[in-house]
Amino acid sequence: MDKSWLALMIGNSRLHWAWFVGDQLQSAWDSEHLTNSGPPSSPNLGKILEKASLSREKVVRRSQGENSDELPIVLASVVSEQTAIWQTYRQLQTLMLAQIPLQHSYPTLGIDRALALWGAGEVYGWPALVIDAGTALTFTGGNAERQLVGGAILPGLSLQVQSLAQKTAALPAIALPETLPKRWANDTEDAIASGIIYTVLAGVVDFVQAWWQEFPHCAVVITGGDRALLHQYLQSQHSELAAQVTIDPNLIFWGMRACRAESASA
Ligand SMILES: Nc1ncnc2c1ncn2[C@@H]1O[C@H](COP(=O)(O)OP(=O)(O)O)[C@@H](O)[C@H]1O
Ligand SMILES: CC(C)(COP(=O)(O)O)[C@@H](O)C(=O)NCCC(=O)O
Ligand SMILES: [K+]
Repeated sequence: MDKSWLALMIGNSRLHWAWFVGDQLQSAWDSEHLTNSGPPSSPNLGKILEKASLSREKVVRRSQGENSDELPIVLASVVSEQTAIWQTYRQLQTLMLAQIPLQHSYPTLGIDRALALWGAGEVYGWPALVIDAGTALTFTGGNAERQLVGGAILPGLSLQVQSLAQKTAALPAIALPETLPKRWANDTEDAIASGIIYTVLAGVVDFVQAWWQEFPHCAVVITGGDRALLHQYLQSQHSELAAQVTIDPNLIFWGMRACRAESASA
């Protein structure tokens, strides 16, 4: 009987969770960063599952033979303060960049980027390009030899909104529109939306086209919290390109599943 395990990716905005039974993803959800006030204690599994509307009983029952109180958690993180909170959890397996079989990576590459690329390559085939529309917006590409080609990092959509609001006197923190706004805006909110969205779109299109020049017909996958928004904008302006781009919220989890299997069989 396959065992249950939890995948936890700690991003800069929040925690990303998945419950697996063996290789099968059962459900995925997000939760807030934890605050470590008070005495250190082991994070409470019941509370974790409650956030996902899962009962511990259901999760444990789903994989019979599980007698442990604590499910294994496979953790990867790009936020070291948050990682520290989990060190008291008994059944923790922390993935490090060196354990990801991606070749030609550099020591400070974000493990979320390495895992998402690995997941994309394993599921959709190599070469692969990942666009992660998270706190930061990142491009991460790998070739047919499963080597990192490279990538790029810029502030994500919300971070661009927030940084304008924080560093200027007159600009408000807008909510990004769900549909593509008009380019030539006539008020402040629309002007911020236009500026951020059209320049990000131009950048995304340019990176994707440059990638396809080197790796024609290769898989391009969008993930991250703003994936649907970004894809929606892309569809409105570049429908042909958008049709060739896959949306997958679980790339990092596919990467964790693959790396967990490799490290277990090694
Ligand atoms: N419920 C939500 N909470 C936080 N961010 C959200 C939520 N829904 C959508 N987002 C968007 O997702 C972005 C963060 O992406 P995500 O991939 O979750 O971040 P990270 O992996 O960096 O923690 C935010 O900047 C925001 O625009
Ligand atoms: C670029 C990132 C901040 C993205 O993090 P995220 O938006 O997913 O929270 C993260 O992958 C990171 O800290 N990277 C280290 C630098 C690098 O990848 O080169
Ligand atoms: K991200």
